Amino acid sequence: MKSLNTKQFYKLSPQERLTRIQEAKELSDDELLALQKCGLSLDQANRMIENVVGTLEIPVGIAVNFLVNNREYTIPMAIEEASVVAASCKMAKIALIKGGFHTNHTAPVMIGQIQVTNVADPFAAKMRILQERKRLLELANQQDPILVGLGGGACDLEVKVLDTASGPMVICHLLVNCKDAMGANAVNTMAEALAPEIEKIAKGKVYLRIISNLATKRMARAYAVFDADALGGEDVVDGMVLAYEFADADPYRAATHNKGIMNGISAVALALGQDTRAIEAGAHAYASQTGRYRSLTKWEKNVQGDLVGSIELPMAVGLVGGAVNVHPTVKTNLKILGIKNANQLGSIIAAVGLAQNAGAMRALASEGIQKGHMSLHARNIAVMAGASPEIVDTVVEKLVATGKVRVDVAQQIIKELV
Ligand SMILES: CC(C)(COP(=O)([O-])OP(=O)([O-])OC[C@H]1O[C@@H](n2cnc3c(N)ncnc32)[C@H](O)[C@@H]1OP(=O)([O-])[O-])[C@@H](O)C(=O)NCCC(=O)NCCSC(=O)C[C@@](C)(O)CC(=O)[O-]
Ligand SMILES: NC(=O)C1=CN([C@@H]2O[C@H](COP(=O)(O)OP(=O)(O)OC[C@H]3O[C@@H](n4cnc5c(N)ncnc54)[C@H](OP(=O)(O)O)[C@@H]3O)[C@@H](O)[C@H]2O)C=CC1
Repeated sequence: MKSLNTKQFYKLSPQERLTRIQEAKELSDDELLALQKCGLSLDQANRMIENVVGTLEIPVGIAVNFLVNNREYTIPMAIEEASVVAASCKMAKIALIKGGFHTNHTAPVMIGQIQVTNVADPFAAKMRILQERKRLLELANQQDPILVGLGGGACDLEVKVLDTASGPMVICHLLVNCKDAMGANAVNTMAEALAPEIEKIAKGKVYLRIISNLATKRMARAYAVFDADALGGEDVVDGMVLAYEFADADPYRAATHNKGIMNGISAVALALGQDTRAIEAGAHAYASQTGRYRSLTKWEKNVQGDLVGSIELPMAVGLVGGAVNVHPTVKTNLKILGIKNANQLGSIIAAVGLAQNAGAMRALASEGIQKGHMSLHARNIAVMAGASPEIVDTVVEKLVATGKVRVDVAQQIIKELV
């Protein structure tokens, strides 16, 4: 496969970008069509969820300049918010100077929880369950021979006694290597199958048997060095480190800081047909693991004075199951991304989250967010104000020049133009 010519990519028309992508990624006309028009038919949608009446289209942009583990990636992002794709591209370009992003990950192990209540002797019950660990894992694995055949399946059992308002509960954690699946269906089936056995062993009553979205056994990690000069110099680097420390110390700021990270993470996840709610729930729960809601990233200055960023978060993603093999646009996006397994996808998602965070922090610590964000958002404002396609570019130009990107200002400009 040829590499994509990304020179001045953002200055091309959508048609020109598509032509370059089609050539580089060897997309068929049908695959291209799935990107241009909503690829999902009403019939296909009706097989995905209930009471279907339509589909909702969201723009898909391509993030360029990403070098991850010494390989170039073009990364589809599905998002309605202006400036997110641009910020990712900008920061990936800066990261390139020092070798791009480096990623790694744990095995794709998800946790299924089984809640046992009404246990007279919870600590002894924990021991009895662990005594039967091998038999319980075998029983779990009988539920999914395909997953086991692929080298995955239930691999461990952990048990804890949890203090709750209703007294102690025995909580079993079934650990399942889900290989290339996100794993909720596989894990839930296994947890449900184990419940009657665990009830007998614990001499209690099982209520919940469900996957946990705090997927701490399935972590994606990424780090990158951002050149100090390219960021704007020492003062900007210092400002970015202080921005991170502010977020890490104050949940009010951390919520916005992490929202910026999720701009990147959720956009790639959505474009690739992932369960965005599962990833978001995992990320925010992980950000609170120390008892306080904190930054999902860490930022520090290295001895050269460059900025080094790292991110580590739960990453429940899959390349089989869910919408991935159903949605035609997702299939095209997967081909554009060109990855082979779920772990790779998780790592790339983490890298984009890191880039996105760097992009927002750089703007916040220097010229402010409004300059870049609002100038790109100006197009939406111009359209909202009623600018026709013929004058929209002129309205945007004049709007940005006023420094007041507002609907009333846009309306005034339109009035003067027509
Ligand atoms: C918008 C930029 C990138 C402009 O920044 P710029 O300085 O004009 O960009 P540049 O001229 O330095 O260009 C560098 C590269 O950026 C890319 N680039 C540059 N412009 C574009 C564009 N129009 N469309 C696509 N790509 C673009 C492009 O790859 C380009 O390379 P080239 O192609 O020239 O070799 C910058 O101002 C920026 O990064 N702003 C931050 C935007 C941001 O973070 N948005 C997120 C939404 S705000 C939010 O929801 C989260 C927040 C902020 O609250 C989180 C938080 O508080 O932490
Ligand atoms: N809390 C949550 O996050 C919840 C999420 N969900 C939803 O569950 C769905 C994901 O469930 P998931 O279990 O991933 O999906 P699927 O059950 O559709 O796919 C997983 C199955 O695919 C088969 N398979 C084929 N090839 C592979 C491979 N290379 N690696 C792994 N498995 C393979 C396996 O066996 P086999 O063919 O035998 O099935 C496996 O069990 C998502 O739609 C999610 O939204 C559902 C409930 C709760």
